Amino acid sequence: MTNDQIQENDVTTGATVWLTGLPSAGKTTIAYELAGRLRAEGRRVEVLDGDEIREFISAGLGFSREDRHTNVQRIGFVAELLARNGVTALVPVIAPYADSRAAVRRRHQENDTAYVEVHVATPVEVCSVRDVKGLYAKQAAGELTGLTGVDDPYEEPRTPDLRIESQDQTVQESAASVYALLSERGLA
Ligand SMILES: Nc1ncnc2c1ncn2[C@@H]1O[C@H](COP(=O)(O)OS(=O)(=O)O)[C@@H](OP(=O)(O)O)[C@H]1O
Ligand SMILES: Nc1ncnc2c1ncn2[C@@H]1O[C@H](COP(=O)(O)OP(=O)(O)O)[C@@H](O)[C@H]1O
Repeated sequence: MTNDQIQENDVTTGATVWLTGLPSAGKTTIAYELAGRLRAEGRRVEVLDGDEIREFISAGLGFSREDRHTNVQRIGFVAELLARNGVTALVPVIAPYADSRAAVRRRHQENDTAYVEVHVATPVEVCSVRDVKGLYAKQAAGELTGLTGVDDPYEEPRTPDLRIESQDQTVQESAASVYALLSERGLA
C-alpha cells in the first residue's frame, strides 16, 4: 500500500463545532447530547468544556475582555489540533467577542480544518430563569458583576453556520439540528 492510500483510508474528517451563547443558553447540554450521538456512530469526539478548561489550561484567567480573548484563543488552538487529527471537537464556550471568534475561524481556515459556528441564541430572559449555576441570581443580588449578556457584552454572531432557538426545542431536537448540518457538510 502506498502512503497516499494509507492516508486516504485512515483519515476521518474532523471538525470544530463552536457553540457560542449566553450562560445557561444550552451550549454544554447540546454538546454532550451530540457527543453521545456521534460516539455511538464510532466517531472520535472531545468536548472542550469551558469550566474544565478554566481549571487547567486557562487557570488564572478571569472574565475581562483580554482574559476572555486569551481563553478563547487557547481553546481554539487545542480544538484545531484535535480537529486536524480527525476528532470532532465540540466547544461549548461563551466566546462573547466577534473578533475572538473570527480569529479562531481564521486559524482553522489557514490549516484547512473544518469549522462550524453554532449560535445557541436562547434569549437572556429564558437563560436567567434557567440559571443553571445561579449566576443571574448572584448578579441581581449584587454579588457578581460582569455577567455576559447582563452587565458585560455579548456580541451576537451575525452569520453563524447555524442558529438554535433552544427555548422552542427539546435538547434532542437542538442536537439533531447540529448533527444535520454536520451531515450535510460531510462531517458526520
Ligand atoms: N462573569 C461571568 N460571565 C460569564 N460567565 C461566567 C462569569 N463568571 C463565571 N462564569 C462561568 O464561567 C463560564 C464561562 O466561561 P467561558 O470560558 O465559557 O467564557 S468566555 O468565553 O471566556 O467568556 C460560564 O459557563 P456557562 O454557564 O457554561 O456558559 C459561567 O458558568
Ligand atoms: N433545547 C435545549 N437545548 C439545550 N438545553 C436546553 C434545551 N431546552 C432546555 N434546556 C435546559 O437548559 C439548560 C442549559 O444549561 P447548560 O447546557 O449548562 O447551558 P450553558 O452551557 O450554555 O451555560 C439545561 O438545564 C438544559 O436541560
